[in-house]
Amino acid sequence: MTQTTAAPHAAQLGGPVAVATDLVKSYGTGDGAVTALRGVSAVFARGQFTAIMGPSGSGKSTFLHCLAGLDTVTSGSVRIGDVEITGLSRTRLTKLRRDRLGFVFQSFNLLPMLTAEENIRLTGRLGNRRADRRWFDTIVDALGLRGRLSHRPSELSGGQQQRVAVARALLTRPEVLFADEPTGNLDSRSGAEVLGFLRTAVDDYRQTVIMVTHDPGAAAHADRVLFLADGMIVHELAAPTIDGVHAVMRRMEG
Ligand SMILES: Nc1ncnc2c1ncn2[C@@H]1O[C@H](COP(=O)(O)OP(=O)(O)OP(=O)(O)O)[C@@H](O)[C@H]1O
Repeated sequence: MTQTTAAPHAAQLGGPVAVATDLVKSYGTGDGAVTALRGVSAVFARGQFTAIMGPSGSGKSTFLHCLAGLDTVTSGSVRIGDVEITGLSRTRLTKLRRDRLGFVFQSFNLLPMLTAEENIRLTGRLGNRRADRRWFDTIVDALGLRGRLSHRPSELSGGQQQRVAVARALLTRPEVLFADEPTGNLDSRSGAEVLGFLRTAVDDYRQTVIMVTHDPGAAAHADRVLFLADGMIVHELAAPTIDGVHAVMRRMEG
């Protein structure tokens, strides 16, 4: 793997919050088997924003899903904080995901019959926690959702719906926020607002974000970019710029 210099604020980063070691993931058996990850290792520090990029089919979503306990691994290990998640029972994994992880997907995954506020509070309520009112107010105001709380998803723009999804994911102050193409369904302005808020969540609230994206502009919001090709990490770029990301992708394609 080639590597550039450390990110500018690396000294302020915390210890590892997620660690993947030698991840291998195969789908199917025999002639039809596909190996999506071929020994992927990576460390994610607390308070760091990482983007994962690579060509279609390179294993980005599989990597994110294995890290987040949404998919099982064939071999290797994933640690979230001090918990090795690869051997956990389904029940304990569900509880860990609910209590300690946040998720934002390309399709906003809001419940259509609930208002924005009810959608944001959903995870807390399912977990039987009382959401911290001040934290709720902080994220609602930072995301510009104050005037939209009583609206249902069908009454919100795509960008507003994704901001509701981000607020919902952050309400439990997750150890890691996983985002899979969070701007894939948004116009560039709405996408930039969501990415700007993810950046704020990292800088101001010390959240940890791991995001899969196809978009060099989105990746440039991150502290570093991991590039996957054919199920392996082939490059890491710190303090990415749009031009820098394009240059790596061109080299990978060439
Ligand atoms: N459930 C599955 N069953 C079989 N093969 C799968 C499954 N999920 C993914 N794969 C295969 O694993 C490989 C990696 O897929 P993955 O979706 O992780 O790639 P990706 O980089 O996220 O792609 P894209 O950018 O197109 O979303 C591909 O060859 C894909 O066809």
